[in-house]
Amino acid sequence: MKITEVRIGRISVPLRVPFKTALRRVDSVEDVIVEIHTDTGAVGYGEAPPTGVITGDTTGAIIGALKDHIIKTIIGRDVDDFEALTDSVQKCIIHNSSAKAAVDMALWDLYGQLYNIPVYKLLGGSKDKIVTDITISVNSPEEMARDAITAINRGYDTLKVKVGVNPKLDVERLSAIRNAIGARAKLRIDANQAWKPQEAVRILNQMQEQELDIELVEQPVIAHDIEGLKYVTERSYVPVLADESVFSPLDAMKIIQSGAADLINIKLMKCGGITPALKIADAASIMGVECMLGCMLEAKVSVNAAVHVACARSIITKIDLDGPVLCSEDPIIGGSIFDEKDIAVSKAPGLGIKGIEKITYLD
Ligand SMILES: C[C@H](N)C(=O)N[C@@H](CCC(=O)O)C(=O)O
Ligand SMILES: [Mg+2]
Repeated sequence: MKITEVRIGRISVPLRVPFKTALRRVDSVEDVIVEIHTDTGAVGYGEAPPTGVITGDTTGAIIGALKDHIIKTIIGRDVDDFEALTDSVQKCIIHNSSAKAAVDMALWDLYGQLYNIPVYKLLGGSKDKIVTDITISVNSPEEMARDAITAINRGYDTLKVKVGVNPKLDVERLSAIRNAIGARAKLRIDANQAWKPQEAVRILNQMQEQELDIELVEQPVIAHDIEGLKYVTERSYVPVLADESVFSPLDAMKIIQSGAADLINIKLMKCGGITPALKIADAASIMGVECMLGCMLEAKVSVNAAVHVACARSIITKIDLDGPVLCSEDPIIGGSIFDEKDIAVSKAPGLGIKGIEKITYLD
């Protein structure tokens, strides 16, 4: 199976409601799509979101990395030369993890099609269903409590609550949500780097004193402050999950070895795709550190790829793959089935994506 052509396209999918975090507000998913065509007629699909505030990847940068570096590296090559092929995607340019992720997942899609097996099975997975949380955007405590009730009524049993905009309100936010929903859902929180280390410990311990029953806190402090992250981890009763502090497998190993966090959030867009995501999961597994499989504001092509990884590694015990259910429509044909919190992995060969409606090709 030889790679003959790589096409780049764009999709635009409005969100059901604005997505708001301490870092940004998003109203629609505006992602780059990659299609890798082969001489057998098989097509592999990938997707990359421009999450500039986290990955540094803009739409222009993703397209530039694809055109100027990655596509040149893979064109004409045999998909069966898989390890060398995926390795050269990672090595042909530094950073640019979202563009690499789109191409890496499209190659896994093709490799699964070549051997007529779904990717999660190719990876040794036996689980075929997972359950995701859903994000509650940061707003006033009253609005967040209303959004939490709406999420419960949609069937979610774990809510990922965004905090960190005017941190003085954060304990009140969680208190309003817990009062509104009682014990009907687990609450995990994500500060998206907004707190100072001491402030984080104070807020988390107040939440503990008020018995708000917080499952975990995601990225309490700024990404580069590993000492600050460790300070919070050592002093907080709430387990700390490193998100923006961990991009690569090496980052994950350093965080785990230094004890700077209790848990790791793996995202294909931070690490560069399925290949490095597996390395993080396996390193974490050796050290007995549980992982979350998360996503950015992504549609179903790339979140579907993450579902295959989550079904293949049991060290991934927490799922934050709510991109598709935050969208108001689904232009992707095939792939895993997203029925609110319940996700059933695609059993078609490869990743199972069959096509994309409303795609605008750049060529
Ligand atoms: C969408 C997911 N639930 C999520 O919150 N992901 C990120 C932020 C993604 C973004 O800004 O696109 C996270 O910080 O965990
Ligand atoms: Mg996060």
